Amino acid sequence: MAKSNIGKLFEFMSLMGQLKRVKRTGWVLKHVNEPESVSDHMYRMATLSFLVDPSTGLNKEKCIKLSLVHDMAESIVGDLTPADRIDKSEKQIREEMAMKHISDLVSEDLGKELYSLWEEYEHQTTPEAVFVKDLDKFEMIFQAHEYEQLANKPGSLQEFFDSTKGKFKTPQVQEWVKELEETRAQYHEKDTEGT
Ligand SMILES: Nc1nc2c(ncn2[C@H]2C[C@H](O)[C@@H](COP(=O)(O)O)O2)c(=O)[nH]1
Ligand SMILES: [Mn+2]
Repeated sequence: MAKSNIGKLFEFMSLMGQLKRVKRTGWVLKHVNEPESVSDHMYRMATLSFLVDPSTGLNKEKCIKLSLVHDMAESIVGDLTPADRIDKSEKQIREEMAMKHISDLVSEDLGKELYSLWEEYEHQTTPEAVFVKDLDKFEMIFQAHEYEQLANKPGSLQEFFDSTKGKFKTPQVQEWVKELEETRAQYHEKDTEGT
């Protein structure tokens, strides 16, 4: 018997709940205390989207939607990291299948919207997608800085800064990165003075 609509909607709602339980693997691998979830990460990206500079002409609402959809497939696939050594095409196939499943759980129109938002981000086909990919990396290094402070281990998450160095494409986020690196350096200096 075909799944009832309410059964499919509840499966969608449960998968969105799963995002609250999928821990971000990058932090788990570094033994961070109480690592954030995928939904924590996407939530902050969505709030950072409100800060988009209006002079860029970027569609803020689109950036918020892209932030909230870009890792939605991880509710099924999990959070794969560069360390997992799964090639990009395999990761893309797994996430594509997951997004097709998720899109099928909701109305045709909403399913098309969710899937096309995911494709837009995945293939970087709009300036909003490029900006949100910058937010993806920036949110990660900002979180790394916060974890270093919380654990009082300055520099312990340097690899997240190294792996994203030079990869930011939008001037607004490039400026944020520069300010964050200066703030982090001051924090290091204070720490070494205190030792
Ligand atoms: N240990 C590391 N993990 C990293 C690095 N760069 C990304 N990551 C992690 C962070 C997430 O858990 C995952 C991918 O995140 P997405 O938001 O792109 O799905 O990979 C790194 O340099 N070191
Ligand atoms: Mn992400």
